[in-house]
Amino acid sequence: MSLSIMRRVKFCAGHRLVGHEGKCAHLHGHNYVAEFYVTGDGVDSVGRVIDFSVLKTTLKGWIDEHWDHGFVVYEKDDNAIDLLEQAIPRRFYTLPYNPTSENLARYLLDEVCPKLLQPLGVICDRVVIWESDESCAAACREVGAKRGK
Ligand SMILES: Nc1nc2c(c(=O)[nH]1)N=C([C@H](O)[C@H](O)COP(=O)(O)OP(=O)(O)OP(=O)(O)O)CN2
Repeated sequence: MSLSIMRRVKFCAGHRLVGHEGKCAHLHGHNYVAEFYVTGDGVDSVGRVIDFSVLKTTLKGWIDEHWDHGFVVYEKDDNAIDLLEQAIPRRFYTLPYNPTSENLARYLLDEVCPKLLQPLGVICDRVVIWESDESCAAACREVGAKRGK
């Protein structure tokens, strides 16, 4: 049996999708919800995989610092980057791929969660990004694969 917990983090961010055939090619924003599913080796003496508030401090802390109330843009979107560099104060974050919900989830799962959670002794195996109440994308992996098993 494995035990898993989930912490939600809400944030607002702007983006645009390079190559999108419709309105999402324009700069626009969303009230996102990120869900982080976290597992570990059993539970502590209190019965927790990890305290929810530790996840909040760690994961919301990263999102607040890097994405919340900023733009998340594709690193090859030179035109958007030129524009966002003019803004004072400046606040944007580049991704190595288009900032779709799928890719935001993938980036959090692959790049952010391992760095933040490894020192805490837990693993994130699933990130879900809700772009609206109706649409979400999930990135997931087998925990065994992540642990190199
Ligand atoms: N698979 C994905 N498809 C789309 C993504 C995405 O991240 N993954 N993103 C977008 C755009 O960001 C867009 O803002 C959302 O589009 P859409 O769902 O069409 O927007 P609404 O639900 O607000 O549509 P209304 O027609 O305005 O109600 C597009 N696709």
